[in-house]
Amino acid sequence: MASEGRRPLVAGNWKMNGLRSSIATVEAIRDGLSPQLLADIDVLICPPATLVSACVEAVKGSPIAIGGQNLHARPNGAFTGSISAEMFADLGASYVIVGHSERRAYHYETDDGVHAKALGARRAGLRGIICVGETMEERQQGRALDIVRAQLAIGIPKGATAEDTVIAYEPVWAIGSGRTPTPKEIAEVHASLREMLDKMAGTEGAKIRILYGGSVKPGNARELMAVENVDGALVGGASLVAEDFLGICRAYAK
Ligand SMILES: O=C[C@H](O)COP(=O)(O)O
Repeated sequence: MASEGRRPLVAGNWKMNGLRSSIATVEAIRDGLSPQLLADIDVLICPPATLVSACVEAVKGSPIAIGGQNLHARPNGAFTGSISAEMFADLGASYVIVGHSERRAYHYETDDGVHAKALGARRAGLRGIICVGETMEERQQGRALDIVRAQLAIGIPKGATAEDTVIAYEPVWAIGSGRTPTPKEIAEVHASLREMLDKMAGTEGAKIRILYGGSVKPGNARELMAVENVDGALVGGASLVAEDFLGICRAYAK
């Protein structure tokens, strides 16, 4: 449940899925969102980099935002295969995901690397969605809060504001698994992150949104989004199907 004037954000992360024909999904999402709903929530789609430009074109004239899934921390240079924040901004993207657990696990991203990328996003005027989350082993060891707090403390740049930063809590074990933490477990983590943001950035910290991600579906969105300090969702699998993603957005319908 978003409060303190925080506007809910429902973000779709397509991961390594989607060809040019998938623009039809973006169009269906665009056409399925009512003006009333868009007056109350922000909606973001993060397709693979190959589709950012076409997606920006597809949502022109609508408030739907388009974002990248990862970036290189530097603005340019000899980094074959990498994409900078400036390049995403040049295409019309306004957000970029930073430090997703799949990047941490498969591309060895560290908290310091996440910090550098978040700075890169800010430099280019993008909002960085900084992801944190514990593994099942860490949760079972009772270390979930320590892990996410450490990831946030190192990852978030000094002076972060709601204009340049969003946080996403994604327990690694909930991603793509069909399992979610209980509302109580989510509330505990979000309260802890919220307290940190308040301490680190004062009144500005109170405005920074904290999303929940991990097996969010139309069937559980309402319950998950109602948890205290949950300011929206970062959606993977269900964002690939327009009706499912719309169903999650409609969890906010009045
Ligand atoms: O970025 C999105 C998350 O990894 C969640 O993925 P999922 O909704 O498929 O569990």
